[in-house]
Amino acid sequence: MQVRYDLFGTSFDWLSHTLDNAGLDLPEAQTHLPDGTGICRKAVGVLDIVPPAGRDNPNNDAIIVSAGVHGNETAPIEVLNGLVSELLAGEWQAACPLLLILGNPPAMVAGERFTEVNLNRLFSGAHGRDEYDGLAEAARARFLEEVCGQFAAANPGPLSHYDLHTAIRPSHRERFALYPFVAGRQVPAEQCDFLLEAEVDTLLLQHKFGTTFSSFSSSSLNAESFTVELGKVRPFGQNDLTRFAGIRNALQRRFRGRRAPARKPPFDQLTVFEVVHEILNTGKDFRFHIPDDVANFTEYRPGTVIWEDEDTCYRVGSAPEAIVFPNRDVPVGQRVGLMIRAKKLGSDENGVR
Ligand SMILES: O=C(O)CCC(=O)N[C@@H](CCC(=O)O)C(=O)O
Ligand SMILES: [Zn+2]
Repeated sequence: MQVRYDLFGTSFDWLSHTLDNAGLDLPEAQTHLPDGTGICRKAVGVLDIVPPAGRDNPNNDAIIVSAGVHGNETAPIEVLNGLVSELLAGEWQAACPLLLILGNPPAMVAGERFTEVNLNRLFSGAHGRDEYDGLAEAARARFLEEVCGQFAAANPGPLSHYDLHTAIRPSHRERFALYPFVAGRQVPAEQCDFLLEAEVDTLLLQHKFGTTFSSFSSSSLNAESFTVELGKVRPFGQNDLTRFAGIRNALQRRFRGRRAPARKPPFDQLTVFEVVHEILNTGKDFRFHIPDDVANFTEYRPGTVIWEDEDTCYRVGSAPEAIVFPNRDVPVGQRVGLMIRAKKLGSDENGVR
C-alpha cells in the first residue's frame, strides 16, 4: 500500500518522490515530525533522520542503510520505503541518527542495474577516473561519499552501514552478507547477531580492498559495513515481501533502539566463507567456463578450470571452491565472479569473533 504524507510542502511518499524526481538536482528540504524528529531530504533519495535532543539512544547506534544502488534490485527498496512510511506516520520513533539512501534513482526508473556504469564499482574515489568523467553515476557516487562522510562526522560514535541488494542468479543460500576487507579486523559479535536476526545466515569475508559502497564506508568512515544479499532480483510489485520480513524487523528494531533478541534456531549460527579469488574480465581472450545460469554457491571440485586467458588458467585449488555472482557480461577490468571457500575456524585473520 502506498501512503502519502504532507511533508516538504507536497504530499510525500519517499519512493514515489524519488522515482518522480530521479536525476533532478533538488535543493535540501527539512521538516520535523510532531515528536520533534528532524527529517532532512539531502537530495533525491537521501533522507537524514535526526532524533530530537535528549531522546535516549540506548544502543549508541548511528546507521546508514542503502538500497537501490542497483536500480533493478527492488525488494530492499520496497522494504526501506515501508520503514520510512511507518516512521513518517508516527507508528514508532527513531532512537538513533539514520541516513537512508535510495542509491540510483534513474536506474530504478529504468528498471536496470545501472544506466551508464555500475555505481557499486565507483566508490573510494573510483568515480574520479577519466573514463567516468561526466557520467551521472560517477557524480552520484561522489555525492554519496560526501553525504556519508558528513553523517559520520556528525555522529562520531560507532557507525553501521547495511547496503541492501538482491542477486541476479538463484542461490543455494538465499541470504548472505559480504564483509569488506579491512586489514586486521574481525566481525564484531553484535554484527553477527544482527545478521542472524535478519535471517542472514551466511557470511563471506572479502580478501582485498574494493570500490563498492560498503568497502568505502568501512575503509574511509571506519563503519561496520556489509553488503547484504536478500534474495533474487525482481521488478517492483513482484516481490514476496514476506521473504524480507527478517531484515525489515531487524532494521526496525535497531532504528527504535530496542534490545537485540537472543539468537534462535534456525538462525543461530553463521556459516562463514572466505573469498579466495576475484575473477576479473582480463580482456585478453578471456574465457569463463561457468554456465550463465549457475546458482550462487555452486561448488566445484579441485582442479576444475574456472577461467582462462592468454596468460592464465585458473583452476580450483586443493579444496573445493564455490562460485558467487557469476556474470560474464561485464566490461574489461570488472568482476566476473568470486571464488569462495568454507572458512576454517581458528584462524583470526579478518575472522569472526
Ligand atoms: O548477483 C549478482 O551478480 C550481483 C548482486 C550484487 O549486486 N552484488 C554486489 C556485491 C557487492 C560486494 O561485493 O560487496 C555487487 O556486485 O555490487
Ligand atoms: Zn546489487
